[in-house]
Amino acid sequence: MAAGARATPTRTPPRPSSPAPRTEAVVPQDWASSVTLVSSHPTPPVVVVCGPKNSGKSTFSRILLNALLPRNGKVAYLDTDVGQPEFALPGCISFHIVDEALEDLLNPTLREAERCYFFGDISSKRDPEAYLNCLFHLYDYFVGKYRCDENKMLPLIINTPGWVKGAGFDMLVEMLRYICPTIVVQIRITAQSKNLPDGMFWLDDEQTGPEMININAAFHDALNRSLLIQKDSCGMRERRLVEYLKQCFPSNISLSTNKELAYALASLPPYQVPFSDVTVVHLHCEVPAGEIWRSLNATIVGLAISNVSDASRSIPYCVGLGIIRGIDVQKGLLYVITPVPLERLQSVDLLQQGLIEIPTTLLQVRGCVSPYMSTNVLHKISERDLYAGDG
Ligand SMILES: Nc1ncnc2c1ncn2[C@@H]1O[C@H](COP(=O)(O)OP(=O)(O)OP(=O)(O)O)[C@@H](O)[C@H]1O
Repeated sequence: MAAGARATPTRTPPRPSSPAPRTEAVVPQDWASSVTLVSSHPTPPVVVVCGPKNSGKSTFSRILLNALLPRNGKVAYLDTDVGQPEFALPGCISFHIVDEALEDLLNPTLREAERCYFFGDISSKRDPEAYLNCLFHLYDYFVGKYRCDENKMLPLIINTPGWVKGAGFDMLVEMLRYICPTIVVQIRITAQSKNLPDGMFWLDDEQTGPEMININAAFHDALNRSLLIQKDSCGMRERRLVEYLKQCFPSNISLSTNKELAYALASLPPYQVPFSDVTVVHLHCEVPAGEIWRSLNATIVGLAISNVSDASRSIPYCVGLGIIRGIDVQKGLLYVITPVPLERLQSVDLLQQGLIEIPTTLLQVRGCVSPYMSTNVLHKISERDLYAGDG
Protein backbone atom coordinates (compact mmCIF):
# COMPACT_ATOMS: atom_id res chain seq x y z
CA MET A 1 0.00 0.00 0.00
CA ALA A 2 1.44 3.46 -0.92
CA ALA A 3 2.28 5.79 2.00
CA GLY A 4 -0.59 8.08 2.88
CA ALA A 5 -3.15 6.05 1.06
CA ARG A 6 -6.06 5.15 3.19
CA ALA A 7 -7.05 1.67 3.34
CA THR A 8 -10.54 0.90 2.28
CA PRO A 9 -12.00 -1.46 4.78
CA THR A 10 -12.75 -4.72 3.07
CA ARG A 11 -15.22 -7.23 4.26
CA THR A 12 -14.21 -10.84 4.13
CA PRO A 13 -16.97 -12.74 2.38
CA PRO A 14 -18.49 -15.39 4.60
CA ARG A 15 -16.81 -18.75 4.07
CA PRO A 16 -19.01 -21.47 2.69
CA SER A 17 -19.57 -23.78 5.62
CA SER A 18 -17.57 -26.98 5.21
CA PRO A 19 -19.65 -30.13 5.07
CA ALA A 20 -20.07 -31.93 8.37
CA PRO A 21 -17.94 -35.08 8.64
CA ARG A 22 -19.69 -38.10 7.21
CA THR A 23 -21.25 -40.27 9.87
CA GLU A 24 -22.83 -43.03 7.83
CA ALA A 25 -21.38 -45.44 5.32
CA VAL A 26 -22.70 -45.28 1.80
CA VAL A 27 -23.66 -48.70 0.46
CA PRO A 28 -23.62 -48.70 -3.34
CA GLN A 29 -25.66 -51.25 -5.26
CA ASP A 30 -22.72 -53.56 -6.06
CA TRP A 31 -21.68 -53.58 -2.38
CA ALA A 32 -25.23 -54.42 -1.29
CA SER A 33 -25.56 -57.30 -3.73
CA SER A 34 -22.17 -58.78 -2.86
CA VAL A 35 -22.96 -58.57 0.87
CA THR A 36 -26.23 -60.44 0.18
CA LEU A 37 -24.39 -63.03 -1.89
CA VAL A 38 -21.75 -63.66 0.77
CA SER A 39 -24.16 -63.75 3.68
CA SER A 40 -26.44 -66.23 1.93
CA HIS A 41 -23.60 -68.66 1.24
CA PRO A 42 -24.73 -72.20 2.18
CA THR A 43 -21.87 -72.72 4.66
CA PRO A 44 -20.15 -70.07 6.81
CA PRO A 45 -17.59 -68.70 4.35
CA VAL A 46 -13.97 -67.62 4.77
CA VAL A 47 -13.92 -64.24 3.02
CA VAL A 48 -10.80 -62.32 2.08
CA VAL A 49 -11.31 -58.62 1.32
CA CYS A 50 -8.49 -57.11 -0.74
CA GLY A 51 -7.74 -54.02 -2.77
CA PRO A 52 -5.48 -50.98 -2.81
CA LYS A 53 -4.95 -48.63 0.08
CA ASN A 54 -7.84 -46.45 1.10
CA SER A 55 -10.28 -48.19 -1.22
CA GLY A 56 -12.91 -49.04 1.41
CA LYS A 57 -11.82 -52.55 2.49
CA SER A 58 -12.38 -51.85 6.19
CA THR A 59 -15.73 -50.15 5.58
CA PHE A 60 -16.90 -53.03 3.41
CA SER A 61 -15.67 -55.59 5.96
CA ARG A 62 -17.67 -53.90 8.73
CA ILE A 63 -20.82 -53.88 6.60
CA LEU A 64 -20.24 -57.54 5.75
CA LEU A 65 -19.64 -58.46 9.39
CA ASN A 66 -22.96 -56.93 10.42
CA ALA A 67 -24.73 -58.78 7.60
CA LEU A 68 -23.20 -62.14 8.62
CA LEU A 69 -24.13 -61.78 12.29
CA PRO A 70 -27.89 -62.49 12.29
CA ARG A 71 -27.50 -65.90 10.66
CA ASN A 72 -24.34 -67.01 12.47
CA GLY A 73 -24.59 -65.30 15.87
CA LYS A 74 -20.85 -64.69 15.85
CA VAL A 75 -18.36 -63.73 13.19
CA ALA A 76 -14.61 -64.35 13.30
CA TYR A 77 -12.35 -61.53 12.14
CA LEU A 78 -8.66 -61.66 11.31
CA ASP A 79 -7.13 -58.23 11.77
CA THR A 80 -4.04 -58.22 9.57
CA ASP A 81 -3.13 -54.54 9.21
CA VAL A 82 -0.41 -53.82 11.77
CA GLY A 83 -0.39 -50.12 10.84
CA GLN A 84 -4.12 -49.48 11.00
CA PRO A 85 -5.68 -52.31 12.95
CA GLU A 86 -9.44 -52.60 13.01
CA PHE A 87 -9.82 -53.83 16.60
CA ALA A 88 -6.32 -54.31 17.97
CA LEU A 89 -3.38 -52.16 19.01
CA PRO A 90 -0.76 -50.89 16.56
CA GLY A 91 1.85 -53.53 15.77
CA CYS A 92 -0.51 -56.41 16.55
CA ILE A 93 -2.00 -59.10 14.33
CA SER A 94 -5.10 -60.41 16.00
CA PHE A 95 -8.05 -62.77 15.85
CA HIS A 96 -11.43 -61.67 17.16
CA ILE A 97 -14.86 -63.11 17.68
CA VAL A 98 -17.52 -60.45 17.27
CA ASP A 99 -21.00 -61.15 18.61
CA GLU A 100 -22.65 -57.76 18.33
CA ALA A 101 -23.22 -55.46 15.36
CA LEU A 102 -20.60 -52.77 14.80
CA GLU A 103 -22.27 -49.44 15.38
CA ASP A 104 -19.67 -47.23 13.77
CA LEU A 105 -19.18 -48.32 10.17
CA LEU A 106 -16.66 -45.62 9.37
CA ASN A 107 -14.18 -45.93 12.20
CA PRO A 108 -12.24 -48.78 13.79
CA THR A 109 -12.94 -49.62 17.43
CA LEU A 110 -10.78 -51.18 20.13
CA ARG A 111 -11.92 -54.71 21.07
CA GLU A 112 -10.31 -57.46 23.04
CA ALA A 113 -8.75 -60.16 20.88
CA GLU A 114 -9.29 -63.86 21.38
CA ARG A 115 -5.72 -64.40 20.24
CA CYS A 116 -3.09 -61.86 19.33
CA TYR A 117 0.54 -61.76 18.26
CA PHE A 118 2.76 -58.75 18.72
CA PHE A 119 4.61 -58.12 15.47
CA GLY A 120 6.04 -54.91 16.87
CA ASP A 121 6.06 -52.65 13.84
CA ILE A 122 3.52 -50.62 11.89
CA SER A 123 4.48 -52.22 8.57
CA SER A 124 5.16 -55.81 7.64
CA LYS A 125 7.99 -54.57 5.40
CA ARG A 126 10.74 -55.11 7.96
CA ASP A 127 10.07 -58.82 8.41
CA PRO A 128 7.57 -60.36 5.97
CA GLU A 129 8.41 -63.86 7.14
CA ALA A 130 7.62 -63.17 10.79
CA TYR A 131 4.48 -61.30 9.74
CA LEU A 132 3.18 -64.20 7.65
CA ASN A 133 4.12 -66.65 10.37
CA CYS A 134 1.92 -64.79 12.88
CA LEU A 135 -0.90 -64.62 10.36
CA PHE A 136 -0.77 -68.30 9.50
CA HIS A 137 -0.74 -69.23 13.19
CA LEU A 138 -3.87 -67.18 13.73
CA TYR A 139 -5.54 -68.79 10.75
CA ASP A 140 -4.58 -72.25 12.05
CA TYR A 141 -6.00 -71.27 15.43
CA PHE A 142 -9.28 -70.34 13.75
CA VAL A 143 -9.40 -73.59 11.78
CA GLY A 144 -8.62 -75.66 14.87
CA LYS A 145 -11.31 -74.03 16.96
CA TYR A 146 -14.01 -72.93 14.56
CA ARG A 147 -13.89 -75.10 11.45
CA CYS A 148 -13.46 -78.67 12.64
CA ASP A 149 -16.81 -79.22 14.31
CA GLU A 150 -19.61 -78.66 11.79
CA ASN A 151 -21.92 -77.32 14.50
CA LYS A 152 -19.44 -74.72 15.66
CA MET A 153 -18.40 -73.39 12.28
CA LEU A 154 -18.14 -69.63 12.05
CA PRO A 155 -17.64 -67.37 9.06
CA LEU A 156 -14.33 -65.54 8.94
CA ILE A 157 -13.55 -62.13 7.47
CA ILE A 158 -9.94 -61.34 6.64
CA ASN A 159 -9.38 -57.69 5.88
CA THR A 160 -6.00 -57.43 4.16
CA PRO A 161 -3.55 -54.50 4.13
CA GLY A 162 -3.68 -52.06 1.22
CA TRP A 163 -0.05 -52.67 0.29
CA VAL A 164 -0.67 -54.48 -2.99
CA LYS A 165 2.48 -53.79 -5.00
CA GLY A 166 5.96 -55.35 -4.85
CA ALA A 167 6.63 -57.26 -1.64
CA GLY A 168 3.12 -56.37 -0.42
CA PHE A 169 1.66 -58.18 -3.42
CA ASP A 170 3.91 -61.22 -2.81
CA MET A 171 2.70 -61.40 0.79
CA LEU A 172 -0.91 -61.19 -0.30
CA VAL A 173 -0.32 -64.04 -2.74
CA GLU A 174 1.21 -66.17 0.03
CA MET A 175 -1.64 -65.31 2.34
CA LEU A 176 -4.27 -66.32 -0.21
CA ARG A 177 -2.47 -69.56 -1.06
CA TYR A 178 -2.26 -70.54 2.59
CA ILE A 179 -5.80 -69.62 3.53
CA CYS A 180 -7.63 -70.93 0.44
CA PRO A 181 -10.68 -68.74 1.09
CA THR A 182 -14.23 -69.53 0.06
CA ILE A 183 -14.78 -66.06 -1.39
CA VAL A 184 -12.44 -63.24 -2.37
CA VAL A 185 -13.89 -59.74 -2.59
CA GLN A 186 -11.70 -57.41 -4.58
CA ILE A 187 -12.31 -53.67 -4.35
CA ARG A 188 -11.20 -51.68 -7.38
CA ILE A 189 -10.55 -47.97 -7.64
CA THR A 190 -10.64 -45.73 -10.72
CA ALA A 191 -6.81 -45.49 -10.93
CA GLN A 192 -6.45 -48.86 -12.68
CA SER A 193 -2.67 -49.08 -12.22
CA LYS A 194 -3.14 -49.19 -8.45
CA ASN A 195 -5.53 -52.13 -8.54
CA LEU A 196 -4.71 -55.79 -8.09
CA PRO A 197 -4.67 -57.91 -11.23
CA ASP A 198 -8.04 -59.23 -12.32
CA GLY A 199 -9.09 -62.75 -11.47
CA MET A 200 -7.37 -65.30 -9.25
CA PHE A 201 -3.95 -63.71 -9.49
CA TRP A 202 -2.45 -65.89 -6.73
CA LEU A 203 -3.19 -69.22 -8.41
CA ASP A 204 -1.60 -71.08 -11.29
CA ASP A 205 -3.87 -71.15 -14.33
CA GLU A 206 -5.04 -74.71 -14.03
CA GLN A 207 -6.08 -74.48 -10.39
CA THR A 208 -9.68 -73.95 -9.40
CA GLY A 209 -10.15 -71.26 -6.84
CA PRO A 210 -12.75 -69.51 -4.76
CA GLU A 211 -15.71 -67.45 -5.79
CA MET A 212 -14.46 -64.02 -6.92
CA ILE A 213 -16.46 -60.85 -6.39
CA ASN A 214 -15.28 -57.54 -7.83
CA ILE A 215 -16.76 -54.33 -6.54
CA ASN A 216 -15.92 -50.68 -7.08
CA ALA A 217 -14.87 -48.33 -4.34
CA ALA A 218 -17.84 -46.28 -3.16
CA PHE A 219 -16.71 -43.13 -4.82
CA HIS A 220 -19.03 -40.17 -4.45
CA ASP A 221 -21.97 -39.37 -2.23
CA ALA A 222 -25.14 -37.50 -3.19
CA LEU A 223 -23.32 -34.15 -2.92
CA ASN A 224 -20.58 -35.45 -5.23
CA ARG A 225 -18.00 -35.43 -2.45
CA SER A 226 -15.34 -38.10 -2.54
CA LEU A 227 -15.97 -40.75 0.06
CA LEU A 228 -12.40 -42.00 0.11
CA ILE A 229 -10.91 -39.70 2.68
CA GLN A 230 -7.20 -40.19 3.33
CA LYS A 231 -6.85 -41.39 6.90
CA ASP A 232 -4.51 -39.92 9.48
CA SER A 233 -2.83 -43.25 10.27
CA CYS A 234 -0.36 -41.83 12.74
CA GLY A 235 -3.09 -40.00 14.66
CA MET A 236 -5.23 -43.13 14.64
CA ARG A 237 -2.42 -45.18 16.17
CA GLU A 238 -1.82 -42.59 18.87
CA ARG A 239 -5.52 -42.39 19.70
CA ARG A 240 -5.74 -46.18 19.87
CA LEU A 241 -2.85 -46.39 22.35
CA VAL A 242 -4.28 -43.54 24.41
CA GLU A 243 -7.66 -45.30 24.54
CA TYR A 244 -5.95 -48.52 25.59
CA LEU A 245 -3.87 -46.89 28.32
CA LYS A 246 -7.00 -45.28 29.75
CA GLN A 247 -8.06 -48.80 30.65
CA CYS A 248 -5.43 -48.68 33.41
CA PHE A 249 -7.94 -46.58 35.34
CA PRO A 250 -11.51 -47.07 36.56
CA SER A 251 -14.01 -45.65 34.06
CA ASN A 252 -15.31 -43.09 36.56
CA ILE A 253 -11.97 -41.23 36.58
CA SER A 254 -12.10 -38.28 34.20
CA LEU A 255 -9.28 -38.48 31.66
CA SER A 256 -10.58 -36.29 28.91
CA THR A 257 -7.24 -34.82 27.87
CA ASN A 258 -3.89 -36.42 27.11
CA LYS A 259 -2.38 -34.22 29.77
CA GLU A 260 -4.69 -35.72 32.39
CA LEU A 261 -3.81 -39.18 31.17
CA ALA A 262 -0.07 -38.45 31.20
CA TYR A 263 -0.28 -37.28 34.80
CA ALA A 264 -2.46 -40.20 35.80
CA LEU A 265 -0.01 -42.67 34.22
CA ALA A 266 2.89 -40.97 35.95
CA SER A 267 1.28 -41.43 39.34
CA LEU A 268 -0.01 -44.95 38.79
CA PRO A 269 1.80 -47.52 40.91
CA PRO A 270 3.53 -49.78 38.38
CA TYR A 271 3.83 -53.54 38.59
CA GLN A 272 7.23 -54.60 39.83
CA VAL A 273 8.72 -57.42 37.76
CA PRO A 274 11.94 -59.26 38.69
CA PHE A 275 14.28 -59.71 35.73
CA SER A 276 14.37 -63.41 36.54
CA ASP A 277 10.64 -63.77 35.76
CA VAL A 278 10.87 -62.68 32.14
CA THR A 279 12.86 -63.13 28.97
CA VAL A 280 13.32 -60.19 26.64
CA VAL A 281 13.02 -60.52 22.88
CA HIS A 282 13.91 -57.66 20.56
CA LEU A 283 11.77 -58.21 17.50
CA HIS A 284 13.41 -55.92 14.99
CA CYS A 285 16.88 -55.10 16.25
CA GLU A 286 19.82 -56.59 18.08
CA VAL A 287 20.90 -55.26 21.44
CA PRO A 288 24.23 -56.05 23.16
CA ALA A 289 23.70 -58.48 26.06
CA GLY A 290 24.76 -55.93 28.66
CA GLU A 291 22.21 -53.37 27.45
CA ILE A 292 19.16 -55.58 27.26
CA TRP A 293 17.40 -54.31 30.38
CA ARG A 294 18.28 -50.66 29.94
CA SER A 295 17.13 -50.77 26.34
CA LEU A 296 13.61 -51.38 27.58
CA ASN A 297 13.38 -48.21 29.56
CA ALA A 298 10.48 -45.96 28.56
CA THR A 299 9.39 -48.24 25.74
CA ILE A 300 6.25 -50.11 24.86
CA VAL A 301 6.53 -53.89 25.05
CA GLY A 302 4.30 -56.77 24.08
CA LEU A 303 3.43 -58.85 27.15
CA ALA A 304 3.55 -62.41 25.89
CA ILE A 305 3.10 -65.95 27.07
CA SER A 306 5.56 -68.43 25.62
CA ASN A 307 4.52 -71.68 27.26
CA VAL A 308 1.59 -72.29 24.97
CA SER A 309 -0.01 -75.59 25.87
CA ASP A 310 -2.53 -76.03 23.04
CA ALA A 311 -0.15 -76.88 20.22
CA SER A 312 3.55 -77.58 20.07
CA ARG A 313 3.93 -75.48 16.92
CA SER A 314 2.50 -72.37 18.53
CA ILE A 315 4.39 -69.15 18.97
CA PRO A 316 4.20 -66.86 22.01
CA TYR A 317 0.97 -64.94 22.05
CA CYS A 318 0.46 -61.46 23.37
CA VAL A 319 -2.02 -60.58 26.13
CA GLY A 320 -1.54 -56.82 25.93
CA LEU A 321 0.97 -54.02 25.81
CA GLY A 322 2.78 -52.32 28.65
CA ILE A 323 4.98 -49.30 29.20
CA ILE A 324 8.27 -50.00 30.89
CA ARG A 325 8.19 -47.19 33.36
CA GLY A 326 11.60 -47.66 34.88
CA ILE A 327 14.42 -50.13 35.36
CA ASP A 328 16.42 -50.79 38.50
CA VAL A 329 19.38 -52.75 37.25
CA GLN A 330 20.92 -53.14 40.71
CA LYS A 331 17.80 -54.63 42.23
CA GLY A 332 17.04 -56.55 39.05
CA LEU A 333 13.57 -55.08 38.76
CA LEU A 334 11.57 -53.43 36.04
CA TYR A 335 8.43 -51.41 36.51
CA VAL A 336 5.54 -51.87 34.14
CA ILE A 337 2.32 -49.98 33.58
CA THR A 338 -0.39 -51.92 31.80
CA PRO A 339 -4.15 -52.37 31.83
CA VAL A 340 -3.70 -56.17 31.62
CA PRO A 341 -5.29 -57.61 34.78
CA LEU A 342 -2.94 -59.12 37.36
CA GLU A 343 -4.22 -62.69 36.97
CA ARG A 344 -3.31 -62.62 33.26
CA LEU A 345 -0.09 -60.79 33.87
CA GLN A 346 1.09 -63.57 36.14
CA SER A 347 1.39 -65.91 33.14
CA VAL A 348 3.48 -63.44 31.13
CA ASP A 349 7.04 -64.67 30.78
CA LEU A 350 8.18 -62.80 27.69
CA LEU A 351 8.63 -59.10 26.95
CA GLN A 352 8.66 -58.40 23.24
CA GLN A 353 10.17 -55.12 22.26
CA GLY A 354 9.45 -53.75 18.84
CA LEU A 355 9.24 -50.29 17.34
CA ILE A 356 5.90 -49.15 18.73
CA GLU A 357 6.47 -45.92 20.57
CA ILE A 358 4.79 -44.23 23.49
CA PRO A 359 2.53 -41.53 21.97
CA THR A 360 4.39 -38.23 21.99
CA THR A 361 1.22 -36.57 23.25
CA LEU A 362 1.77 -38.46 26.50
CA LEU A 363 5.44 -37.59 26.73
CA GLN A 364 5.44 -33.93 25.85
CA VAL A 365 3.34 -32.71 28.71
CA ARG A 366 4.46 -29.93 30.99
CA GLY A 367 5.69 -31.36 34.27
CA CYS A 368 6.19 -34.84 32.85
CA VAL A 369 9.76 -35.34 31.83
CA SER A 370 10.50 -37.74 29.00
CA PRO A 371 11.50 -40.55 29.08
CA TYR A 372 10.41 -41.32 32.62
CA MET A 373 7.02 -39.69 32.19
CA SER A 374 7.34 -37.68 35.39
CA THR A 375 9.88 -36.11 37.69
CA ASN A 376 8.10 -37.85 40.56
CA VAL A 377 8.44 -41.40 39.40
CA LEU A 378 6.92 -43.60 42.04
CA HIS A 379 9.94 -45.85 42.27
CA LYS A 380 12.36 -43.04 41.84
CA ILE A 381 15.45 -44.23 40.05
CA SER A 382 18.59 -42.20 40.38
CA GLU A 383 21.12 -41.69 37.62
CA ARG A 384 23.50 -43.84 39.62
CA ASP A 385 21.05 -46.75 39.75
CA LEU A 386 20.38 -46.52 36.09
CA TYR A 387 23.88 -46.29 34.82
CA ALA A 388 25.75 -48.37 37.39
CA GLY A 389 26.79 -51.26 35.18
CA ASP A 390 25.08 -54.62 35.18
CA GLY A 391 27.82 -56.17 33.13
N1 LIG B 1 -18.88 -46.81 1.47
C1 LIG B 1 -18.32 -45.78 2.11
N2 LIG B 1 -19.07 -44.86 2.72
C2 LIG B 1 -18.51 -43.82 3.37
N3 LIG B 1 -17.19 -43.63 3.49
C3 LIG B 1 -16.38 -44.53 2.92
C4 LIG B 1 -16.89 -45.65 2.20
N4 LIG B 1 -15.85 -46.36 1.73
C5 LIG B 1 -14.75 -45.74 2.18
N5 LIG B 1 -15.05 -44.64 2.87
C6 LIG B 1 -14.12 -43.73 3.53
O1 LIG B 1 -12.88 -43.78 2.85
C7 LIG B 1 -11.78 -43.92 3.75
C8 LIG B 1 -11.04 -45.22 3.47
O2 LIG B 1 -11.91 -46.32 3.72
P1 LIG B 1 -11.42 -47.63 4.44
O3 LIG B 1 -10.71 -47.33 5.71
O4 LIG B 1 -12.58 -48.53 4.53
O5 LIG B 1 -10.38 -48.12 3.35
P2 LIG B 1 -9.28 -49.25 3.42
O6 LIG B 1 -9.17 -49.80 2.06
O7 LIG B 1 -9.58 -50.21 4.53
O8 LIG B 1 -7.99 -48.40 3.78
P3 LIG B 1 -6.51 -48.94 4.16
O9 LIG B 1 -6.01 -49.72 3.01
O10 LIG B 1 -5.74 -47.67 4.36
O11 LIG B 1 -6.66 -49.75 5.42
C9 LIG B 1 -12.37 -43.89 5.15
O12 LIG B 1 -12.24 -42.57 5.64
C10 LIG B 1 -13.82 -44.24 4.96
O13 LIG B 1 -14.63 -43.66 5.92
